[in-house]
Amino acid sequence: MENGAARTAPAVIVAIDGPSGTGKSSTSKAVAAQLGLSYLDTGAQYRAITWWMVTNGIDVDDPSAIAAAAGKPDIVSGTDPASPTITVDGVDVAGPIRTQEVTSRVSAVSAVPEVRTRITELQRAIAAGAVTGIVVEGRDIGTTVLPDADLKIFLTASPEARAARRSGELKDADVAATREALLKRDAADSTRRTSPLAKADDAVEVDTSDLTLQQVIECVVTLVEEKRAAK
Ligand SMILES: Nc1ncnc2c1ncn2[C@@H]1O[C@H](COP(=O)(O)OP(=O)(O)O)[C@@H](O)[C@H]1O
Ligand SMILES: Nc1ccn([C@H]2C[C@H](O)[C@@H](COP(=O)(O)OP(=O)(O)O)O2)c(=O)n1
Repeated sequence: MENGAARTAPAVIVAIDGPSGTGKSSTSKAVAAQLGLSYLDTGAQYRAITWWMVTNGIDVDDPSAIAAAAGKPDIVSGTDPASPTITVDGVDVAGPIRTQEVTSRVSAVSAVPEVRTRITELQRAIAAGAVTGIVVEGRDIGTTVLPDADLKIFLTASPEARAARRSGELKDADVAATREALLKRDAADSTRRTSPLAKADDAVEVDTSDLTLQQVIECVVTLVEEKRAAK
């Protein structure tokens, strides 16, 4: 160390993948906040481009129409874990991207290769600009977006646990219907040709079915700290 300057921790890149309801967003936000890292919700980006397609009357069952429009919307993500934001062409879409209308169409839109190329470029640019490091959560972060991440986590949980968590968020939601919708989206996301939902070979798998959110956060914080210490 020169001139007694304080040693700054090297930037650390953390990839957290897994299916819906396994705890990716809650865990990633808390870990990033605790460790002073940025946070990126890549599902919100795919939801945002889906919202734009629906709002602009693009037929989401027509991959060529989606591909032709994929470059049009300007999607901007705010990466402060205390208050993540998402805008499309300057409009705050944090609420509209969570509607059932968007949720039911996001797998079709995000399967289109032109959409993935566009969003993957955005994700890599955001990660490269994160000064202290970043926690990026999604489906293909460890396998495709950031294959050189310092730490890769793959969260899993039983369909029952995931459906119960999701129904708890949606007022009056039917657990059985929520479970079926989750499994349908998992199947679509896992079987698409371009960068499907998958565990990277070098990812640490954590089954969260019987863990509290706090236990999952502690587990991931410990793993990140170990990686940071070894850098
Ligand atoms: N280990 C856990 N135990 C119980 N509930 C959890 C756990 N992890 C997350 N949750 C809750 O489950 C819901 C879905 O979590 P979320 O982080 O949004 O999952 P994902 O991003 O993987 O879809 C949230 O309401 C969250 O508070
Ligand atoms: N890296 C990613 C992240 C999300 N997606 C797609 C597939 C997912 O079903 C949707 C929505 O993701 P999101 O993480 O918001 O979904 P949940 O919050 O888990 O319900 O986006 C993707 O294809 N690749």
